[in-house]
Amino acid sequence: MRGNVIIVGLGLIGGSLGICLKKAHPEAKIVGIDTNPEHIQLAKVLGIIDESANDLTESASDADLIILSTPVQQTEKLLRLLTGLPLKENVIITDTGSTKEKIMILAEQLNINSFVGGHPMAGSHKSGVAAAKDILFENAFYLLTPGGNKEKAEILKDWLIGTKAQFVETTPSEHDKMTGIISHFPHLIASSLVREAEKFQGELPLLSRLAAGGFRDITRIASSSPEMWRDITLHNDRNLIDLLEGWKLEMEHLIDLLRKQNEEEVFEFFQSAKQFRDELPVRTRGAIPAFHDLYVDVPDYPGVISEVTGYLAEDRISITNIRILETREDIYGVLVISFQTEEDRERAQTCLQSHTDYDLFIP
Ligand SMILES: NC(=O)c1ccc[n+]([C@@H]2O[C@H](COP(=O)([O-])OP(=O)(O)OC[C@H]3O[C@@H](n4cnc5c(N)ncnc54)[C@H](O)[C@@H]3O)[C@@H](O)[C@H]2O)c1
Ligand SMILES: O=C(O)C(=O)C[C@]1(C(=O)O)C=C[C@@H](O)C=C1
Repeated sequence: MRGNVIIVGLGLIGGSLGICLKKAHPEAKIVGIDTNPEHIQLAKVLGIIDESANDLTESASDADLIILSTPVQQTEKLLRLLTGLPLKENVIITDTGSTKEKIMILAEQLNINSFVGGHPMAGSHKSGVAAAKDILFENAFYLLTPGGNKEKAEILKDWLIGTKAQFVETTPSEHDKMTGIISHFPHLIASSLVREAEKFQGELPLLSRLAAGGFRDITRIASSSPEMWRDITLHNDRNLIDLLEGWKLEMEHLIDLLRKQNEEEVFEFFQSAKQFRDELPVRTRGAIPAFHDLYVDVPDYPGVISEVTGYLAEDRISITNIRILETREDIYGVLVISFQTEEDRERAQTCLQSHTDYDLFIP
C-alpha cells in the first residue's frame, strides 16, 4: 500500500509496527513522532522511520494512517489533540494501548469517527525502540475494537499484514475484562511478589542469589515499564479491583487450608491449577506468549556449550539466547536455547537429535 503513516511513540510496539509496515509496504512513507529525541534518532538509524515530525499538529493533515503507540494516558491526550486538527477524509486512526474501554469512550465523545481501537497481544518486559523486532507479533492475537468502523478495520488489517498477527475483533468491555485477567492482574501479582521478597532481603542476604528458577520465571514481567503499567492499571481499575478482591478470598482460603493441614484440598489447589495451565495453548502465541525455547539436557563437561552451538551454527540456525538453568551442582545441567521462530526451534531439535543423544524437551 502507498501513503503516509505516522507513528506516535517509537517504543517497543511502535518501533516493531514500523518495521512490519516498511517490510510489507516499502512504498509507504513512515513519519515518527516521539517526545524523546533519542528514540527518534535511534528509529532513524535503525531504518524504522523515513522522517520525523515534532508533533501531530505539524504532520497529521497529510496522514493516511495514524498509529498512537504511547502509554494509554498519553494516548488520551493525543486523541484530544487530534480533534482540533485538519485530517484527510479517509484517514484511519488506531492505537496499540493495552486497555480499550476508556480510549474507545473518549474517541466516541470526541467524535473521532475514523478510530479503530487496536491492541497487539504480544510484547515483552523490554521497552524502547532498541528492543523492536519484526517478528514480535507473528502468530500473536491482535485485538481490534472497531466499533462501527468495520470497513476501516479491514483497511487497517491490510496495513498491518506484515505483523503476521491473527486479528480478532472484540468489544472494549470484553477486551478489558479478558486482558485484566490474563495480563494486567498477573502483572500486579508479579510486581507484588518481587516487593514481598525485597522486604526480606535485609534479614536474609543470600535471598536474591537464591531467587532463580521459578521466582525469576514468574516475576520476569515485573521488569516492565512502570509508566506503562501505571497507566494500564489506572485505566482498568474496576476489573482489577474485582480480581484483587477475588484473589484476597482465594488467599484467605489457602491460609485456612494450611492452618488445618488439609492435605486433600491443598493437593487439589495445585492439581486444578496444573490442569488448566497444561491445557493452555503454548505452541502458538496467545494467552501465554511462546518463547520458542528448547531444553537440552547436557552432561556437565567443559566445552559442551560450544559443541551444541557449533552443531546449530553448522546448520545456520540462529539462536536469540542461551542460558544454563539454575540447578544443583551435583546434577546434570540443562541448557535453555531460545529461537526467534518455531521453525528454528524445530530445525534445532532435528539437528541436535542427529548429532547427539542428549535428551531434548520443549517446555
Ligand atoms: N510492551 C508491551 O508488551 C505491550 C504490548 C502490547 C501493547 N502495549 C501498549 O502499547 C503502547 C506502547 O507500549 P511500548 O511497550 O511500546 O512502550 P515503550 O515505553 O517502549 O514506548 C513508548 C514510547 O512513547 C513515547 N512517548 C510517550 N509519551 C509520548 C507522547 N505524548 N508523544 C509522543 N511520544 C510519546 C516514549 O518516549 C516511548 O518512546 C502502550 O499503550 C502499551 O500499553 C505494550
Ligand atoms: O510478555 C510480556 O512481557 C508481556 O507483558 C506482554 C503483554 C502480556 O501481558 O501478555 C503485556 C502487555 C500487553 O498489553 C500485551 C502483552
